[in-house]
Amino acid sequence: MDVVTAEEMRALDRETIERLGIPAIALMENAGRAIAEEVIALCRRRGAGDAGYGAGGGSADGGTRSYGAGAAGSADGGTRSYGVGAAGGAGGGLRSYKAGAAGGVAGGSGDGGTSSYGAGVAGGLESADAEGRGLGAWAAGGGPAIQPRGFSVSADSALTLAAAGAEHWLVLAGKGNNGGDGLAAARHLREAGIAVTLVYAAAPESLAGEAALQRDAAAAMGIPAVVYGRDAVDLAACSGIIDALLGTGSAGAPRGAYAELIAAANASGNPIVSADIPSGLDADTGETHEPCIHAAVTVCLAFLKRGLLQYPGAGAAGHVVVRSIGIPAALARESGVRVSLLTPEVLRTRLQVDVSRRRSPEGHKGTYGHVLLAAGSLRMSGAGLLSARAALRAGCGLVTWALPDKLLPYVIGCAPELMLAPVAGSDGEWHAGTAAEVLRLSGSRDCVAIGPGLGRFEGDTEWLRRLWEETDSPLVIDADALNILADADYSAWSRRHPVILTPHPGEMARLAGISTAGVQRDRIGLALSYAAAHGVILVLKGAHTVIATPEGQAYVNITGHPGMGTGGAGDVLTGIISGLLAQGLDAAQAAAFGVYLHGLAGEHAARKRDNPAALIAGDIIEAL
Ligand SMILES: NC(=O)C1=CN([C@@H]2O[C@H](COP(=O)(O)OP(=O)(O)OC[C@H]3O[C@@H](n4cnc5c(N)ncnc54)[C@H](O)[C@@H]3O)[C@@H](O)[C@H]2O)[C@@H](O)CC1
Ligand SMILES: [K+]
Repeated sequence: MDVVTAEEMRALDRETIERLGIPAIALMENAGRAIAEEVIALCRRRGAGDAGYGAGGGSADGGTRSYGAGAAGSADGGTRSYGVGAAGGAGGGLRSYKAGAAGGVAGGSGDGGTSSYGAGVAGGLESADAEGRGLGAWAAGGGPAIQPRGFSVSADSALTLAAAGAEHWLVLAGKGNNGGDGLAAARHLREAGIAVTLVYAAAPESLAGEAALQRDAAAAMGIPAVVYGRDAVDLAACSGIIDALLGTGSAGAPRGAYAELIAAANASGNPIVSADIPSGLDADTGETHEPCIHAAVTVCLAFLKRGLLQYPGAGAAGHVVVRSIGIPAALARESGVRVSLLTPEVLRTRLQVDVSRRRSPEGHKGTYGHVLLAAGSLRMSGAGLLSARAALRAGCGLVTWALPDKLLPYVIGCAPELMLAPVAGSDGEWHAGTAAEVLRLSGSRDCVAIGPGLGRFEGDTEWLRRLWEETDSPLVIDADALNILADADYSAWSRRHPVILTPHPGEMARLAGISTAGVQRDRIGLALSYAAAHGVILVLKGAHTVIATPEGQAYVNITGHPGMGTGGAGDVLTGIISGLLAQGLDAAQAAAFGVYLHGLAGEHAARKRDNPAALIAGDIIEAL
């Protein structure tokens, strides 16, 4: 799934409208309908007692966020999945949708399940009346068929709600196209029998273009409207709010009426469904301005916006559902969009990774590669051990762990599968003279990983430079080795094989010479620019780890669990990536797949604990 900036989105809009000739109003109409469908889905979930999407945003599981699934329906209510929703049946666990069933039925039974839809398939026509009473009972009960053979009228199950009468939604409309999307949604909700009131942030006369057309259509349908600042508005007096104030055209912190409406919407306690992005969010960086909508659901239009994947924006967006609105998906790649969500499909198709990790029946330990790890010191021997064990669990054939010789007695037997290569350290620490030994050991290895628990030592810059320039296989650099790098000017160091850097935000800050807050401000942007400028694969760790390549591709990972914030989890990742490199994956493949697997293992490990706070790094290895 492609991830775009606001500017890329505008270019894709233009391309669709001007080159493909798809009218802008058609896109807006699709957007409005998609938003209305997601509002109705939320009402159904609420009716079914699913507390996961209540007011205040976010899912109920303490931080594992969810992104709506596609029509293929992998998501259901709370497990993570981003996806593109095809019209009429997308996302977010819409178990109740059976879009387009032949001869199908509509007419919300209100039970939120599929059971109500099967009955009428044998030629039953249902058209729900305003109270949501369908005629399905007739057909189900063997009553008279009410349509001639060979003729069927399909009502629209996605836009019906049995309990519509209990709902009253306010649509907060800005004066741009985002407002237009909200106005279109209002009409569809009205059609579904849901009471809607429009709340204009600016004088309705100031709307232009397609948004003005939507304004007129809503007025012609008699949808009540008030203007903020002119009329009394109580945002608490409703059952839900559509936030269509600001989208990708917003700039800076919300001003005036926009800011006041955002603050009032958040304070209302009502669930908020945001059109495209939460108003107040920077669509590119994920920064949240003051104020910013805290959405329960964000219906992202056409392509994921970078800001929805980057915290704190990702937190403000709640459950994100990506809905297609008529812009061809392939246009993103054709137009040079280079950031993708790291899904199994992206791993398979864009990165050509065999995600099944199949083993050859004829394979032996030599088939699966040999990692050399230079890591660990007396006070931090565990870091090396975790990396080494993780590399083995990632499936490589052999791991040699080079470590200061004084450590040997303490780690012997900790992991009998490992080969230990003591190098002449000084009192359990590394020293500059060990470079030659590590280089000798690296000779016939398939990859070299350096850093976990390494510590700093006199001459470490020259030590790292030698390994950087002279090792003859891909290199993974983590932890203290990153700090060595941060203190060096390595732009002139030569290198024939790929290098993967795996910094956490603090290490990244040192590498880039900026603050940690500066790193977090736009992780995707920074990862892309750093990787390109330094010719490395950059794995910027943290919630939604970003993997960027020197060629300008980036992947954003969404596997993982808040419980993984524990010492040693990064060492495990280094081991996994190294283990995959040794098996022959190229650097981008190993980095991306390694991050994905690491997160997945963390999720499995967290599930095994009564409380995920108890998760420790070793659990991640065991869950691989
Ligand atoms: N053809 C298109 O371009 C499509 C656009 N779509 C929607 O249109 C949105 C983008 O629309 P626009 O480019 O019109 O922009 P927006 O609707 O996001 O906002 C622009 C308006 O907000 C005002 N504004 C900007 N920053 C502000 C701030 N900080 N405080 C107060 N007011 C501010 C501007 O003066 C302008 O009137 C998308 O997010 C999406 O929802 C969709 O309808 C699909 C098609
Ligand atoms: K919005």
